[in-house]
Amino acid sequence: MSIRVQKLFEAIFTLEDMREIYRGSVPKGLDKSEERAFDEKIAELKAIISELEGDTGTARITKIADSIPIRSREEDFINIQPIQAAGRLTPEARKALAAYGDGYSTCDACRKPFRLDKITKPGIAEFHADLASYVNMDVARVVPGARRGFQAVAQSLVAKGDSVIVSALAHYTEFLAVEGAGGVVREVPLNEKNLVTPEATAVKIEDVIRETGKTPALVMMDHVDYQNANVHDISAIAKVAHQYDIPILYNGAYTVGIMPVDGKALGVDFVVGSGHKSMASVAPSGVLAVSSEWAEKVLNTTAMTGDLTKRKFGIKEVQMLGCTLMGGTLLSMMASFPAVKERTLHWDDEVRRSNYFIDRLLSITGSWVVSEYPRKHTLTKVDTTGSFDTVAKTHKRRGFFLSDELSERGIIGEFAGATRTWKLNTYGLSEKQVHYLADVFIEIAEKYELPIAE
Ligand SMILES: Cc1ncc(COP(=O)(O)O)c(C=O)c1O
Repeated sequence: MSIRVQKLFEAIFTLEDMREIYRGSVPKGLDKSEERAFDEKIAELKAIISELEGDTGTARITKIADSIPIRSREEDFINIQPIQAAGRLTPEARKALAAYGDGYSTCDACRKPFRLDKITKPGIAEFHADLASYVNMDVARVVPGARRGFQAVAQSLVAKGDSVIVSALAHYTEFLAVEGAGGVVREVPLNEKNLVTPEATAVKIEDVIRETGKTPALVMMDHVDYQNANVHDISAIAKVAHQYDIPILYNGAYTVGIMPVDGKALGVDFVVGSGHKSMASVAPSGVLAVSSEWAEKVLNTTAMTGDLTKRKFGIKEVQMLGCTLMGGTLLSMMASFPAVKERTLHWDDEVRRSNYFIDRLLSITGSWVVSEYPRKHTLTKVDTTGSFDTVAKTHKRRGFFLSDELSERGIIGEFAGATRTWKLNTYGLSEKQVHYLADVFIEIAEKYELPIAE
C-alpha cells in the first residue's frame, strides 16, 4: 500500500470517521493502483462496520485498531531520518511491547521490598545490574528518557543559584533540568572545529568562580552533540571537572546503545542514555548510571512520614518517584538489550559505512559536510546548497524536488523541502543499503547534470 493511502488509514480512529470515508467518494489525487487499494480497504472497513453494529466501545476500538495497517517504513524503505535510527525497535521489542503493554504488568510479581529495580520476575533486577556493567558504572536505574536522568542528577546536586557548566551545543533538556533545580547554565564556547575543549571548560569554570565566588555544582557534557554529531573529548573534560572537584554527567543520548561506553575509563560520575534514541526501545525510556560515590545522594530513599498516619515508604527513591518505567517501555528495553549489546561491538563498521556514504556525497560538486570529517558518527549534518539546491531554484517542485526523487527510489526520512543544510543518519543500514543510498544520490545528481568529481 502506498504511503499516501497508508497515511490516510492511519488517520482512522473512530467508527464515525470510517463511516465518513465509506460514504464519501475516493479522495482526489490518487493514482490507479492507489484507488484500487483504497477501494479494497473500504470493502474491508465495510465488513468491519457491519460486524461492529451493536458492539461495546472497547471491542469496537480494538477491532478498528486491528484494521489500521502496520507501519512498514523500515521494511519497505531506506530510512535516513536523523534522530530515529538507533531507537527503532527490534522484533523482540515489538513482541515484548505487545505482551507487556499493560502498564503495571511489570508489577505482577512485585514482592517486598516493592521497588521496580528489585523485581526478579521478569528479570528486571538482573537487567539493572547488566545495564550498569554495560556502561561500566556501579548502579543503574531506568528512567523515562535521558531528560529524566538529567533531572534526577540536577535535583540532587544543584541548589538555587548554583552554576552548571554545559556545552554551547548542550541539548535543551539539560537547560530545563538545571532550571527546574533552580540553577543557572553557563555554556562553554566551541572552538573553530565546533568542539568543546578541556581548556575552554577550565576557562569557563574559572570565569564562574571569579564572577560568583562559588565553584559550579555540576558539569553536564554531551559526548556527541545533537547539532553536528561531533565527538567531544569527554575524558579530558572530566579530568578538568575533577581538578575543581566538580562531578560530571556524561550525556550519552547519541552513544549509549550504539557504541561502547566505559564510564569509569572516561572518568565520569554519571552516565545518561536514551532508550528511544539509541537503545531500540519504546519512548519514553532511558538509563541513568551512577558511580558508587554518588549513588546514595542521587538515589536517596524517602525520609518522609505522613503527619497524621505516620506512614513511611522507606525503600522508594525520591528522584525516581518510587518506580519509573513500567510495562512495555521497560520490557522493550530488556528485549532489545541482547541485540543492542551485540551491535555495540560493530560500531566501527557503522562509522565506516557512514564515511563511505559521505565520501560519495562529497563527490557531487558543491556538497559539503558541516560536521567534523572524516565522520566519527553515523549522524551527519550536510550542506547541499551548492549542489542539489541549485536545481531547486528552477525546478517546478522547488525545494521538494530532492525528497520526491529520493522517495521515488525508496529513500525516506529527510524533512521534505528542508534539504539545504540538513541531517541524516545511516545507522543500521547494511553494506548493500548504504551503497544503494550513495548510488541514488549520484543518480539524481547525474539526472540534473550536476558536476561529479571522479
Ligand atoms: C543530545 C541529546 N540529549 C538528550 C536528549 C533527550 O533525550 P530523551 O528524549 O531520551 O529525553 C536528546 C534528544 O533529542 C538529545 O539529542
